[in-house]
Amino acid sequence: MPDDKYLEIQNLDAGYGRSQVLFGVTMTAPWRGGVAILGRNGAGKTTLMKAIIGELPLLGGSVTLDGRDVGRLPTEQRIRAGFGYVPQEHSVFGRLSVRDNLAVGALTNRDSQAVNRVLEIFPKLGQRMDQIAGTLSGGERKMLAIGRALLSDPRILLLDEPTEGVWIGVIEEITDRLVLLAREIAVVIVEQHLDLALRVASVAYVLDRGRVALTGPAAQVRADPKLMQYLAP
Ligand SMILES: Nc1ncnc2c1ncn2[C@@H]1O[C@H](COP(=O)(O)OP(=O)(O)OP(=O)(O)O)[C@@H](O)[C@H]1O
Repeated sequence: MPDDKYLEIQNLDAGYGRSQVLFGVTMTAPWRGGVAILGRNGAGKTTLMKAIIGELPLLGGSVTLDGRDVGRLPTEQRIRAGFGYVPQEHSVFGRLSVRDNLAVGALTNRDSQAVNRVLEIFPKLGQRMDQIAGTLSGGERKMLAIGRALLSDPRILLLDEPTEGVWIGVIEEITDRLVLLAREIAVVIVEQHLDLALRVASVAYVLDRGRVALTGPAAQVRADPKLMQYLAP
């Protein structure tokens, strides 16, 4: 497996029942570094995340991680194979404290320092350990969601709009952490904020009506005159 194809998705078709949303999506993610998935609302970004992680069955094509075909495995087994996933919504237990959210996330991790490492990445969580997660700010909740996903020691982290509903000052903080994470592992990020996505990512894919309309190095995609046409509502 070449390092630049740690994750390899080929000709992926997916959708909901009879309504097909993704058509022949082909993309790769390297062993480390950021990959941005861009596109206007409804382009299919969340659907792609769900198909990669196994929340939606593939209608066609393949998902290969580290040379292993994982496209038909249940989600838990994909997590064990190396994926971490931060969905757009409902990614923390709202009635549990921060401490208990992290403890649940750490159940499968034998390393007793795993939670401490998350607290080093997001020190704010350390100051909120006894707070009920449902009462955290949007940004703190996202930090907790990312922290929980990191507790399974993923080699590749899928993030679906990690800054949605987050105050602008905290967006910077979360982005800084994602930039650092992308030096260690693969980070695939769905993001509406173009600048932020392209700060984390060195490669970008732009979806348009369920197909890859544009792809290439992030700087090249950003400079492409067609980009705005695919992002405009
Ligand atoms: N549970 C569902 N059942 C049927 N169709 C769905 C379902 N979820 C999404 N869709 C449809 O799939 C298409 C792609 O939606 P998706 O959520 O993947 O887009 P997106 O690019 O993530 O958009 P957004 O930025 O709004 O989250 C849309 O037409 C949407 O209506």
